[in-house]
Amino acid sequence: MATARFSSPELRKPASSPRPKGRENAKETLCRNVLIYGHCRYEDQGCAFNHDPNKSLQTDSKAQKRAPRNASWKRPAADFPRPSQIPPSHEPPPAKAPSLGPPARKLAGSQSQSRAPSSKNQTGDRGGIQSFANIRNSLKKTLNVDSPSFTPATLPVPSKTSAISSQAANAAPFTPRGLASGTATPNSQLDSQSATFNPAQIREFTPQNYEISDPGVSTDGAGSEAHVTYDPFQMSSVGQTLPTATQYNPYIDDSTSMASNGAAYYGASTAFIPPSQPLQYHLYAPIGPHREDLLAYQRHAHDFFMPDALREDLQKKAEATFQVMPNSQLPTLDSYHSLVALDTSHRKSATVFGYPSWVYKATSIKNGFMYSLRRLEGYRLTNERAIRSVKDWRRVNCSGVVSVVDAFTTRAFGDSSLIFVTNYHPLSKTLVEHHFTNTNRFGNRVAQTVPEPVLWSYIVQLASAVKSVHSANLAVRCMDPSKVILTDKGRIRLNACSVLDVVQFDAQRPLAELQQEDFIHFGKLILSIAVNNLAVMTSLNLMGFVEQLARNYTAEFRDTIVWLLTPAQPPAIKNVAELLSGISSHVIDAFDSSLHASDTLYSELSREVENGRLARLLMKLGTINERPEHDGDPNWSEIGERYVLKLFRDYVFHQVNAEGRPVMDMGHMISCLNKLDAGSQEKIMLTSRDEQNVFVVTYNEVKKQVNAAWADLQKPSRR
Ligand SMILES: Nc1ncnc2c1ncn2[C@@H]1O[C@H](COP(=O)(O)OP(=O)(O)OP(=O)(O)O)[C@@H](O)[C@H]1O
Repeated sequence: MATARFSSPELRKPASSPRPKGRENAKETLCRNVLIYGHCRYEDQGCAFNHDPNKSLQTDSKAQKRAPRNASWKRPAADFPRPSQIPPSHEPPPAKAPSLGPPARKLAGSQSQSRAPSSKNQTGDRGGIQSFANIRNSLKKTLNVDSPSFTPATLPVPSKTSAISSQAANAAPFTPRGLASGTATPNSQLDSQSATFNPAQIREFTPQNYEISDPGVSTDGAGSEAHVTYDPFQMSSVGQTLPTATQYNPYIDDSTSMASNGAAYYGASTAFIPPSQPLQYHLYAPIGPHREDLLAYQRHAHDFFMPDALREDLQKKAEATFQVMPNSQLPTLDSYHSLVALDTSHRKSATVFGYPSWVYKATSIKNGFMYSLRRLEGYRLTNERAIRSVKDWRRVNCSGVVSVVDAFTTRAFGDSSLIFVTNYHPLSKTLVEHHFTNTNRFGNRVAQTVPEPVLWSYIVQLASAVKSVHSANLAVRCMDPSKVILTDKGRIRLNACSVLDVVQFDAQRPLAELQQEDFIHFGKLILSIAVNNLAVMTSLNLMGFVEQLARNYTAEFRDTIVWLLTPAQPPAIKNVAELLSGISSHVIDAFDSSLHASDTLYSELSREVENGRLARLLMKLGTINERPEHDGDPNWSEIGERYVLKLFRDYVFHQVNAEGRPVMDMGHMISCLNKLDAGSQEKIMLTSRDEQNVFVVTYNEVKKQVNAAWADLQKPSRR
């Protein structure tokens, strides 16, 4: 049998290789013995194969003509003899080793050019093996038809690249998920090439290769400002982690680009397929500090809202700011109206300024902001230059000093009054109110020991304030505990600066003397709080009070107070820099706690930013849902996309449990609204109230419907 002649293990064809079927086909195929040995021993004994190479070429070229040009070419695994079986060929090596990157079709073309036999070879002038090489080249042409040779881009040796299995040849073109097509089906570009499987032609799935489908259009998440290009990830720190070629835009509507961007976000690994729902859909940035001791149901509210204490504090301050006295007898001034008295005690005291003073909150007629007005009752201005000195205080811009805005005289109160306008700090208290008014249940005053860290914090804050004032060539002059206000927990500010400059203008005391006196006032202020005795402010014998410090405070604290109270021996002078260097470790402590406080507030602020988005979304939904009529259509909110929004409202807010009780899960509501705002691809099922209809929609679709309805409301009326 003819097949018995191929029983040699080296020459046996694998089962998958095409075998000649019938004698006719066998006659068209060049005998392998001719191919290898130049002649066939069995030619005379009836070998069924062709022994004439020229005839083979003609026959094969005919076969080539018969073959449809676009026929899919499946390369048999062992169609060619292995390199070890082929005698060394003298054909020239490929001009250039194939490199990674360019598409394989091109690569194959260039290889076939470089491998094409020279005209010398074609004429067979080398005889013997040379002519055999020609035959082999011809045979290769026969089998190749028009197809490009397969060369995986990763393999540098062309001969090895031909060893692709027939299964691989049959494999469907690989389309990575999340590319521009967005589906698992091949895209059109690949379709045109699908006749030949060539993995090298498929672009590597790296984020750099794919860009956002429409980077020019992005929304801020709410979608109403679709024309606004807004990228919340413009921060340079994020830019460092993301690939520079692709800007990640989590707000983009297109889910497919979201997936590809998700890949960009997660890194350039081809093995990793990003989840279809990017986890960052709500875009919250949980910046610390975090509380660990919360129960599950508390967590959600905690994660989304600011702490109760802070909220309460801010709300109380807002309420105090907008408080008005409807039946107030207080007059309206030229530039200020709605005066509200801030003095809680009606005590008339002239100890600090030499005139009784009253403090009011008032609204500016010019800008509507609230200011604090300090009125000095019965003051007569004798020198215009005195009131102009207030202008110098406007230069002082320090967090430890209540800013001075203006000063003027008025007769609106029925007398000649001097008014100082300063910034208003709602719900502030004087240090007297805070530290000297503690009473027991019988109404008797109880002495309060203020912790030393609090006093160090006061010292650092006041030192900073004094430094600013002295650098502006001014002196504080007034550091009475009733004229230092506590505007927040542990935050103090010098109040009523500039008053004594005006009131005691005629005394014309030298600035250096006043500045040195500031240190003594400073020492008295802290000492009075430490020993909880206001008599310190007027006492001439301070050593008795200083000795009391040893009971509750450290020697360092006592030494600092003594330094402040001891006047410098002329010509030496004291300055704030000297004080600050002496208490540097406490300055660092104060700085650190201030940074902590700022971190905490920043973290709270970041949450509120996101809550602002939800509020905006709720406002949009509120204007759409249950709208009685729009543009003459009483059913506007019940039909079309608005009907879906109505069901969505039920889904978010009106859920009931198995017993029909309302579900008050705030986490569910917040999470739904966040997903809606971000246009998540997650699907939800909306059921009509009569339970007859069910809609399966994605949040992204609902978002589009909200935007469409909102746009409809914004359109000018058609009637
Ligand atoms: N800039 C300000 N912003 C807000 N509140 C202020 C401001 N300045 C003072 N206050 C508040 O006004 C009230 C009265 O302040 P004031 O300086 O008159 O203190 P006092 O204890 O009444 O002093 P005196 O006995 O000298 O009148 C205090 O509760 C104080 O906290």
